[in-house]
Amino acid sequence: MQLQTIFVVTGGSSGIGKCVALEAVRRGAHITLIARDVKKLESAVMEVTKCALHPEKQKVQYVSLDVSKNYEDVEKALHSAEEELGPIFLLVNCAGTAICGRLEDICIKDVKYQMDLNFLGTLYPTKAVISRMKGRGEGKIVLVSSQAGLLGIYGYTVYSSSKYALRGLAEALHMEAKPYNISVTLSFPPDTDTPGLAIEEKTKLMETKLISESAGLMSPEAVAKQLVKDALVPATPWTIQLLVDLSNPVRSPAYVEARTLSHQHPQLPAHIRPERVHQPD
Ligand SMILES: NC(=O)C1=CN([C@@H]2O[C@H](COP(=O)(O)OP(=O)(O)OC[C@H]3O[C@@H](n4cnc5c(N)ncnc54)[C@H](OP(=O)(O)O)[C@@H]3O)[C@@H](O)[C@H]2O)C=CC1
Ligand SMILES: CCCCCCCCCCCCCCCC(=O)[C@@H](N)CO
Repeated sequence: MQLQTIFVVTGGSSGIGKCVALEAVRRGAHITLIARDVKKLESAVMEVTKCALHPEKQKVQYVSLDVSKNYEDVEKALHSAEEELGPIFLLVNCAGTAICGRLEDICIKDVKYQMDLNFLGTLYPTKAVISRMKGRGEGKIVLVSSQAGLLGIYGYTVYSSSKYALRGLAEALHMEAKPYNISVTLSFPPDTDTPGLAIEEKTKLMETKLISESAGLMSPEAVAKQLVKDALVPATPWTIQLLVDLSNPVRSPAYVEARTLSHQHPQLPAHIRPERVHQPD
């Protein structure tokens, strides 16, 4: 990656998102972190700045924003971030949450909260950057699903649904974006040791725990490293980044499915070449 590449990371103040930001500044990128809580954002900016490859040249900034509420606000924030730092090269959508429960037990407020955050909270920032990326003929978008987005898991009834939705979004968007030299990467981590997981553990059903444990636990650093690497050098035809704890002997069905799917996913017919809005400078 070249110095001065510009990243935006939603959910960048904690867990996987913060580790993605750390990984990116170590490679020389400028970063905008997006989340809601200003205190957490300020402390993440300090931590991330310290790891910069060229601290005097790299910019690390934050925007306090709820990515799930209002599309116009999200678009405005991302466009202002571009005016501050320059054109966004890579958008990583990490903001998300898991609220556990069987369908009959989960309240509708929690259903809507998860769908809004995990699905719309990824779609909104992605929609806000896509047309400018197409115009420049360059860009990368990462969506963070979960292994529960490859396999419906007991007690993750709503969470799994929200993460499956991201897969539909990624596959369709990939076809729209590829002719414009924009890659779409979809990440499927197993349980990852983050503040979000610690909160989720408090309400997680025993059945969910038993199934999840079979896929192992990863560090957010390892997930972020793989995520950034795969986003920058995408495999063909579109990258499925399936993270499995290799020290765990279980070879999950999810692993097999992901490999098959990556070979089956159709590509846009070669003769279709939508024209670029304008050529990059
Ligand atoms: N940890 C795990 O086991 C796994 C996690 N994932 C997925 O990875 C992603 C990151 O998870 P993880 O690192 O554990 O999460 P954390 O809970 O540790 O961090 C979540 C981040 O998202 C931000 N965020 C939450 N709600 C909003 C919102 N409405 N608008 C903007 N930002 C928001 C939080 O900041 P703030 O609250 O201040 O807004 C925080 O920065 C999620 O999508 C999760 O589903 C996938 C597989 C496994
Ligand atoms: C024949 C039966 C074999 C069973 C193997 C099953 C392996 C799949 C396990 C899926 C694990 C899901 C983890 C989701 C993590 C997550 O997204 C949350 N922690 C988010 O916070």
